[in-house]
Amino acid sequence: MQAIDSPSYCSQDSMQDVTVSELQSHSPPATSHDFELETYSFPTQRLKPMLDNSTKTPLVLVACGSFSPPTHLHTRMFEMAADYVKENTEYEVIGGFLSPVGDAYKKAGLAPAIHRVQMCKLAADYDSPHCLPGSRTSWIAVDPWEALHTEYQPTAIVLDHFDQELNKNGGIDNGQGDKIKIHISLLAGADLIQTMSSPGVWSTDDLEHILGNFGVFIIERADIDVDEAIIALDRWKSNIHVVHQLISNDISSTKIRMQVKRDMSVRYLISDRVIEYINEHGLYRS
Ligand SMILES: Nc1ncnc2c1ncn2[C@@H]1O[C@H](COP(=O)(O)OP(=O)(O)OP(=O)(O)O)[C@@H](O)[C@H]1O
Ligand SMILES: O=C(O)c1ccc[n+]([C@@H]2O[C@H](COP(=O)([O-])O)[C@@H](O)[C@H]2O)c1
Repeated sequence: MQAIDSPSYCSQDSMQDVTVSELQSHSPPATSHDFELETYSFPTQRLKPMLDNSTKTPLVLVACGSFSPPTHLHTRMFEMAADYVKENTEYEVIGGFLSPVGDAYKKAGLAPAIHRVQMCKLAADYDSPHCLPGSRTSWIAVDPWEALHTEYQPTAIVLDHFDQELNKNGGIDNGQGDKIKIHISLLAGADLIQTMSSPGVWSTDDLEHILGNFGVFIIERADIDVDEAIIALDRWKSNIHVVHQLISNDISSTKIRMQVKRDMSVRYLISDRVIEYINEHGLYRS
């Protein structure tokens, strides 16, 4: 770990607030003051402060999931979506958030939320030595709000939370001194959109809210026919953007957990810092 002599490693305007204690030890304090809703504040530090192009609509991408552990594809999803947005839409991406699901989401094999939030921060380069003032080397932020709740937060509620936080002061400067409302969209893999057509998984009202008001950027995923997966969602098709993986990556957190359990290498599949964290905390071994 490199020497740190200021209270906040990347405290400059474009950076996330990472405390020295967080960096010196990756261990999340179990009864942490840092992991309580009472001390929560919405992480705005990695958002663009102003639109580059005042004719565009500002867009924030929100990826909901377990991230147990976060893989390179989870961070790469944002880059793929941003390329798609630039080429195919009238939006301008001004930020992206990973929102790890809370512990009430009882999926087998998941690490506790406090660890998943820490691993997402490491995956998003919160302690990167390249985190220079004013640079935007990583624009992906981690919002622990969803993970901090003991009750399950449906995705529609999570997206409402982002909408509220991002637009409570009118949105973003459009570059001409006026505030403009930020549009929020869900960012997800094709397996998630497939579940939206499976009866009983999502409430009809929530689907209407998510697909009708926010929309979704879907990353193509191996073995899933996206076109088929969205047939039943046809009435929202103008809000469903399919992003093809031009360089495909079939990684999944399940595969990573299995490799770790077998004591096999996961290097170059997930961030080295996440690997260190997994080893330090003995995650996914049993
Ligand atoms: N290889 C991939 N291709 C496309 N989308 C992906 C890929 N890996 C993850 N995603 C997407 O990332 C989001 C969050 O992922 P999640 O935490 O569920 O990862 P996962 O690898 O699918 O996890 P698990 O193996 O535990 O089910 C989901 O929308 C998921 O579809
Ligand atoms: O809100 C819902 O009804 C809903 C239904 C199914 C899945 N989700 C969300 O989708 C994500 C699925 O993550 P995962 O790891 O199970 O693929 C997770 O963030 C869930 O909260 C949400």
